[in-house]
Amino acid sequence: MAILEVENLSVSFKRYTRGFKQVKSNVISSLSVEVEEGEIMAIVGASGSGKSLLAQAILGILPRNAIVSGGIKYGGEVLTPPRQRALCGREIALVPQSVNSLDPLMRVGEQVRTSVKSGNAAAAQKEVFERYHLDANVEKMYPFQLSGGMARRVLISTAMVSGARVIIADEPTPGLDERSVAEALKHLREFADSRCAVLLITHDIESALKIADRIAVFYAGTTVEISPVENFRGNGEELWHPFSKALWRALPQNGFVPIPGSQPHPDDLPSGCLFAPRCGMASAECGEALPDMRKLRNGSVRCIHAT
Ligand SMILES: Nc1ncnc2c1ncn2[C@@H]1O[C@H](COP(=O)(O)OP(=O)(O)OP(=O)(O)O)[C@@H](O)[C@H]1O
Ligand code: NI
Repeated sequence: MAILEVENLSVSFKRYTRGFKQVKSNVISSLSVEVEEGEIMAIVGASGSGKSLLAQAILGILPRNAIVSGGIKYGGEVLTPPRQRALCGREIALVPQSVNSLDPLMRVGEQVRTSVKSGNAAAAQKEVFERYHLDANVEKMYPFQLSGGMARRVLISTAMVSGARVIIADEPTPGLDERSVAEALKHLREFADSRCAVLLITHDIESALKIADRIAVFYAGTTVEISPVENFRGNGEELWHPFSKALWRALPQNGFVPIPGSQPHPDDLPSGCLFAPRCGMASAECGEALPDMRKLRNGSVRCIHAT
């Protein structure tokens, strides 16, 4: 069963240019993605493809001027703003992308303890600090006294002690040494295995492949493909979308084959398929409408030509 479902989500911003012309910035378009109980869904894609905004939309912490349509369900029920306020930090926890998300004026031990919603907060904080190799004296420190890696481990600790059923981890590992990366990923896997679920936003496809069940590939604010991890292998012949194939082949271990062109800016999206301007398979029909996601073998793809 899906614990968390995002259905046809679109997010845009309106802003005015210097000539007082209004521009609509479509940062997320017709996006659907879900995560099942026991599952890790990884989200990969270029910078600016809307990954963090998706996390913010789920938690109800988008900027106030965001225009949102579509639906989000948690446990089969619509996640209305009051439910978001009630559940965020309790049932759904975020590991934010920026270490600046820590409260600069609160000692980090206290920050972790306030995230514990039931049971003995002091014991839970002590235990999680040991698990993440944070010395007992770190508890009394303020965020500015932490190294980047320590701050990152504090953020992960905060989500881990919350008792949530869903963790949305937005780039949880930058700045961590190799051992800490491996441990953090292992803990996310164990967390999902205990009838919970993880949405793992990451640039690190290699790591995602080690622990995720499925991978959603983002491009210009929407999914172009959602496929099981086992499809990410070889030459990418089992990936269905041309961008997923290109992303896969651009990895260093797959020959670093670059993709010409760049992702369109949200102020100026092409009509129709968002990848068409860079796609070798594009035809006139691709420019007509944004293709729907459709099932293809063991995955789903947003491309009319994919077979
Ligand atoms: N408050 C905002 N107003 C207008 N545009 C915004 C706002 N916040 C983000 N954007 C734009 O939305 C797009 C998606 O941003 P987002 O932070 O979700 O990308 P991302 O995929 O998380 O990127 P990264 O991998 O670099 O973290 C970007 O083009 C960004 O400039
Ligand atoms: Ni981001």
